Amino acid sequence: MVDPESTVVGQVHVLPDSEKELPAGKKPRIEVLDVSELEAGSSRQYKNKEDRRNAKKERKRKATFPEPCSSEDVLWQDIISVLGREVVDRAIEDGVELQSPFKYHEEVEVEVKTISSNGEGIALSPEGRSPWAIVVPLALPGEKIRVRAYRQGRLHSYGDLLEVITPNAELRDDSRAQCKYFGSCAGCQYQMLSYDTQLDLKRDVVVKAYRNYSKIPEPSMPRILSTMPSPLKYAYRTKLTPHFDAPPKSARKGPRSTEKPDWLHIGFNRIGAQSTMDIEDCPIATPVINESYGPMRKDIIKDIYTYKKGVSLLFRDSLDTSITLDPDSTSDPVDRLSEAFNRHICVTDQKGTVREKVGDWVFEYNGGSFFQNNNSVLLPLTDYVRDAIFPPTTTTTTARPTHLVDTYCGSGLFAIVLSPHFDKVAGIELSADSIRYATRNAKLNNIPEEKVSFRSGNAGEIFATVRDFPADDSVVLIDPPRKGCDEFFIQQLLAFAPRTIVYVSCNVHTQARDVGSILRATGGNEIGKKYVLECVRGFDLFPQTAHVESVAVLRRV
Ligand SMILES: C[S@@+](CC[C@H](N)C(=O)[O-])C[C@H]1O[C@@H](n2cnc3c(N)ncnc32)[C@H](O)[C@@H]1O
Repeated sequence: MVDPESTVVGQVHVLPDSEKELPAGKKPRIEVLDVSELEAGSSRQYKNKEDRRNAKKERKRKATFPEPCSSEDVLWQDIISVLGREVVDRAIEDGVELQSPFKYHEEVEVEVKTISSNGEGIALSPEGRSPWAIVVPLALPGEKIRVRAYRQGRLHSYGDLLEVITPNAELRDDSRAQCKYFGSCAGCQYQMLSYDTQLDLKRDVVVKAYRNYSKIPEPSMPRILSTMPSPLKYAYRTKLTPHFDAPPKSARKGPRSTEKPDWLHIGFNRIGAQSTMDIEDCPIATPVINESYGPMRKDIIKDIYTYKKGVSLLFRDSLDTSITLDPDSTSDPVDRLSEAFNRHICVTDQKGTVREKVGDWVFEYNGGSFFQNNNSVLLPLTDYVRDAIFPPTTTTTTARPTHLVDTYCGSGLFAIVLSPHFDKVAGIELSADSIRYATRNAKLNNIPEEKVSFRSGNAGEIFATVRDFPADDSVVLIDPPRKGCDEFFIQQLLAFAPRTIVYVSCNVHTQARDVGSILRATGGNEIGKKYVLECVRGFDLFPQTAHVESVAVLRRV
């Protein structure tokens, strides 16, 4: 059972703060106004303090643009593109960019123009109203819909989808959805679409990300390749983190029943709301997770009044760990574990060991640490990275890179799977726990100690420790958290100047920004002189959702 006294946290909560923050340091495209200057220079008379406070708030709201590359900024770029840059600039110049043409909760019929990179439909205000976008989850391009406008931002409101008046019959088939909560739960955006359409949409996200954030001129951009599918479209998620709130004070005082109280919801966020909705099972999660989740829900309901804080649960699909592995044994771990491979268990403890198999490689890691959440796609992903590093033109032994630097290496996924192709591999990772497991994983998989080394630390520090790696024969793999790489890392990378850089990312927007920086910095003023961006390809790690992973390959020229 869950320890009621402690807040058991899942991935979202255990990420280091650095992972949650979005990158700072880049100026928004539209200049931010200095609020203090505005205030000092203002000659406006206010009726009272309240009036002054409101005016100040309004100015602040106007002056604050979203953090570059944040999901709000990604949406803002989509809104600019739907409304048109001129319309947006004019509205800002006229100071009307926060004046919605819709009243709160007004119902209106609109046509959806496009789908945002975050997976929502974007509709335009009807004729006769000032230009304005309405962001509507689950709505598809070309559809005529009835929405109820609510929260508003700069030149856009959010809308609840009340009715699809004219569906996009080519794209939408609601009977495809395999989850009864699809449409209410915020977890999935795309269950009504064919899988091919999902992959196409994800490719568009990659295209837009490079257009909006890389600043790479069109001629230097390679064609963005089609998105690599996930072998499993449902039942793929090896990690789930449903949550629930602690009993409110009023409920603690009143009579208690053994039934689930009305205020208790164990599950995921509701679309467009901060509230949690009850979800009893999740069809994108693996079977063993769903089998474990049901009984856990019952235990929580039984013991709910013992909880003092809200809890984020953890469920991780693991191969049987009751058969332990001796890392010093030299026999093949796959042979030693053949029985364990037949049985999956669910690990719910942050500190528990989770075991996964990727091809013929065995990985163990801490329940609370990072590991990719879709095992079915990991072999295609690592194979793709291998083939990108060793394209057919580098088949002669002299031309093949011999050294790999795996930065942000987690528990060693890329370093270990790619190790047979290199003479030496070095990995770095911030989490000491993950590094302990990476070192153990290298041993479990019988990789000689002198070949692979892991250290814990800030990614940029690795370059000082691999001075003996010949840059001309080295590959640097980058797989940072969502915020991407910091300037220190990029400077160290450029000083090291490896022959090949493979950048894997769960946030294609920060990837595009960083790849653009790498190309510009190395070419002086002439973009793309020293590295070329050879290819970019999306990978679908999260079918039925709008998320896309992206792999970019850069080669020194
Ligand atoms: C997207 S995960 C990739 C992990 C690994 N490559 C894998 O595929 O399993 C990013 C990793 O970067 C680590 N990390 C975050 N900030 C870091 C930093 N400044 N330096 C090194 N590692 C960092 C996180 O702990 C996390 O394990």
